[in-house]
Amino acid sequence: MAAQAKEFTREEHNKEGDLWVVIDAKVFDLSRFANLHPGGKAVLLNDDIPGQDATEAFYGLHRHEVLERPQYARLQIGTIRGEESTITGRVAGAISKVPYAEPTWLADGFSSPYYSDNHKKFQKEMRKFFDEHVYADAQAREADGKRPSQEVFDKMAEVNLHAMRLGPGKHLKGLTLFNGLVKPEEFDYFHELIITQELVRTGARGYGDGLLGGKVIGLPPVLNFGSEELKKKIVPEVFAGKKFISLAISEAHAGSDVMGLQTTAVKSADGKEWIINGEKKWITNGHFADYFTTGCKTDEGLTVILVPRTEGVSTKPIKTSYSPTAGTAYITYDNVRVPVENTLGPEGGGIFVILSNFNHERWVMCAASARSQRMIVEECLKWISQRKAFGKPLSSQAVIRSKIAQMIARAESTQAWLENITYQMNNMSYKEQSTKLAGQIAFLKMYSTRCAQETAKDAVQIFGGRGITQTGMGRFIEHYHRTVPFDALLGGAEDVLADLGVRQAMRAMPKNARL
Ligand code: HEM
Repeated sequence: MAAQAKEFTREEHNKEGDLWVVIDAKVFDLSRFANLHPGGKAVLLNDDIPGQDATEAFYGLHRHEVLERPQYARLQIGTIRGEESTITGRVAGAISKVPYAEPTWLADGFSSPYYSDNHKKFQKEMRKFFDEHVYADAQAREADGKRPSQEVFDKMAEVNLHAMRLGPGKHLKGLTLFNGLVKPEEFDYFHELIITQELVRTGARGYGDGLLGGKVIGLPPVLNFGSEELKKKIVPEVFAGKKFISLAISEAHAGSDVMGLQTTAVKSADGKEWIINGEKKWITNGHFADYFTTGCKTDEGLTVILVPRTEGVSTKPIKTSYSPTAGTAYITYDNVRVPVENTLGPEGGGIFVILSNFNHERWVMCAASARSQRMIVEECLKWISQRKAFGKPLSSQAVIRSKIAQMIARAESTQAWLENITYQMNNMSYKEQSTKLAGQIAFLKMYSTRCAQETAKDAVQIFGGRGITQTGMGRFIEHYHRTVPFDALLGGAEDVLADLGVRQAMRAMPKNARL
């Protein structure tokens, strides 16, 4: 680092073997690196690069993070006397100044009726937490496909984030939330929205699910329908990040059609155990889960049973569009014996157990989609300002601006609708939510993922070849475009949700309404 403190005036070092460049007032000696440069040696020897200010050329072809990688940061030998570096990459905890990169409530000079001072403090801490403790692991695990690191689960457990991710409710009682930043009784759906949206900023879709997405959907049936003994055993170890749980409903023959499930559970002769046989498919976190909240066909109808990883349970990974870090699995139950006390809710009442969490689950997905669309807006706005084509920044092309306009409108409208629904959730009982908001949430989910897919398509057009390249400038765009169709499937396919919303509306039509 001592060398970096060295100051230079602009000097001539402009040939092979003696090649310096200036990038944002930093001086880099590329003499030996030129032969190893992933973009080739020739580009570094072009007329306007050696011994000169290559800032514009560099940022037209690289993300800032390249200069932060230790192997490249080492190439810096000093700075230019009297000049300051001004360009920053991702600054931990910071609010982006790029227009529309933050929801309005976080943007300078805007206000919102929905967020209190406590929400604002909470957001600041969450951003810092995810940037400092999660972002690097998210990027690394998404790349190597391993499960999120145990240190991250532990860190989240320390501040009770695993519990908070399930939203407001009795399960928070007695817990210290983020070192006392918010009292359990004050924790509301906007706090939860903030957690989901800050998590999404880690920009790794598979990892986002790997970070206990299975718990967000698999634990509520235990909390709401499990016996006290079962809860006492399971809930603390899941909140501590030591045990993992997943929701095992979908099968090769039945997804949205939950009544068509074929996994069976029959009682043992003494009536003390369930004997379970069947297969489940696409189960998030299933590959590393310790518990499976399992939908089964029983004599009484659909029944939900908590199955521990025990004899007869086997899991194998399914390769999906995103990385194996989510632990997406195929599960086989082969004469698995489980105590009947593990039944969640009434026998034959499984549809209610499953449906009761659907609204919340879909709302979480909408929150994630709104934020990820916004990330893509930010990536595109940066790209069109720093990238030149035909001698001008991309932003000078009307066709590009037109795509950006649509993207911004979609991200803003999704967030605005989301915040309205979140406000209603804060002011309705859970039961009221299920009657009044099921349609609203279904529509928002359908709308968010349609917007998201349009935005992904537009972003690829704007980034060109880089939008389909897993490394370099378009890496987030490639990732988004590859993984976004998944958002449109989970929690119910778009057309199913659209239809659900209209059917709910028809049910609420006043009998005497006429044109
Ligand atoms: C400190 C200086 C530099 C470092 C550490 C560096 C490093 C890299 C790296 C790691 C890549 C692979 C792509 C990526 O991960 O983004 C790359 C690609 C490239 N670099 Fe550099 N580079 C430097 C300077 C330059 C300069 C001054 C130019 C001049 C035009 C240049 C031109 C290119 C080109 C054309 C590519 C291929 C980009 C693509 O295909 O998208 N590099 N560079």
